[in-house]
Amino acid sequence: MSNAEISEKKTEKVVVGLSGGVDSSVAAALLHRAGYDVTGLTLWLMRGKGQCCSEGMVDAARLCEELGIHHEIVDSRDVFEQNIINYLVTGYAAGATPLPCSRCNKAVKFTPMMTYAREKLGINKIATGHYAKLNFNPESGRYELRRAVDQNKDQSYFLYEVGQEELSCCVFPLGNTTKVETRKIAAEFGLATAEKPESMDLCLVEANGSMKAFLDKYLTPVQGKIVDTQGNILGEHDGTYHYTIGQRKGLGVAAAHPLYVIALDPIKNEVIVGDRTEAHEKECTINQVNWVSLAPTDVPFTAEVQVRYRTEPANATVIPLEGNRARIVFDEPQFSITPGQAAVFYCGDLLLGGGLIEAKQ
Ligand SMILES: Nc1ncnc2c1ncn2[C@@H]1O[C@H](COP(=O)(O)OP(=O)(O)OP(=O)(O)O)[C@@H](O)[C@H]1O
Repeated sequence: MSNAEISEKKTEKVVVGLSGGVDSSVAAALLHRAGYDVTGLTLWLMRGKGQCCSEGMVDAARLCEELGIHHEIVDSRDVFEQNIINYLVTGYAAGATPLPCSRCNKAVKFTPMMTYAREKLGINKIATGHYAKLNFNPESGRYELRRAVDQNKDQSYFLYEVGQEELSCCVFPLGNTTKVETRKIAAEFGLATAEKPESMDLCLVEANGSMKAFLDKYLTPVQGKIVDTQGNILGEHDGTYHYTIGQRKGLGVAAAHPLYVIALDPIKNEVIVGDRTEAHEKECTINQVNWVSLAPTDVPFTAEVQVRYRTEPANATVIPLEGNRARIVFDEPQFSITPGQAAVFYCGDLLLGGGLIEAKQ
């Protein structure tokens, strides 16, 4: 959303999701300066210390004081536990590497924020500091998501699960702003969050020290074998859920050439490793497909498909299947296609839709 667009919407009420970080602070400050009637809303997500815990709430409250706007805190710890903690723990235990952020956006942030804003505050607009662009396409009748101008900060991948109803209420004031500009704007506004360091990791990792430490609170690691595709035993692992597809470091296996995790078998309690070529797949299936800019279709189409947040999208054919599933056939084999991660389809910067990668049958 451009600043010109923001200023057209003066006097409208908007609820801004505030994490206590610089991005949502600037989103709120820009909307406030443009004349919006802004309410800050912080979801209390986790017990403990960190950005999504008490620290974030205090920083968000301070921002609201600085801007002179109303602030609400909603205790969402149970929602987070049910939708994210349980989801991660069961997914890792089953040999997947679940992606928490897109699920959190849908189930913990956007839908609950929209409902709270409407039902408790009588407000129909919500804004966040996500780096993504949003527009309505009158021809297709759909709300379209696009990659942010700042390609390095682009968070559209994590928004593919958000529904059309939620998107119809959303404003993303930072879609056309680079992170460098955001920090500059924060400094111009004199916000205390201007110098706040970038969170480098998942909130759960930040709060627990590491993903391993988080998972070890819920799962009991059972030692097992690291094997190659022929079943040769190469070493020992300390619990399949400590590993992910494509992982090379930390295997503790000496070999003539680099070895990568190519599969996890929690039933046999095995980590299967292979060389880099074996860590490539040409096809995968996905489920829980959510259509964003593209209306639901059963007709195959070509797209650029991104299989991890930080991987380059690759050309592929998406073949929709019954039951909200799809098969993706890549033009070239792709490295580390990982069950539990999202495959998100783009056409240029337009996010068409996406789904969750299933385990190989
Ligand atoms: N606990 C929360 N309560 C309300 N909104 C939140 C919360 N956490 C995140 N958000 C919203 O989601 C956006 C994206 O959050 P995320 O943590 O992915 O990114 P970020 O770049 O670290 O953002 P920020 O700098 O605002 O913390 C935030 O800018 C904010 O608007």
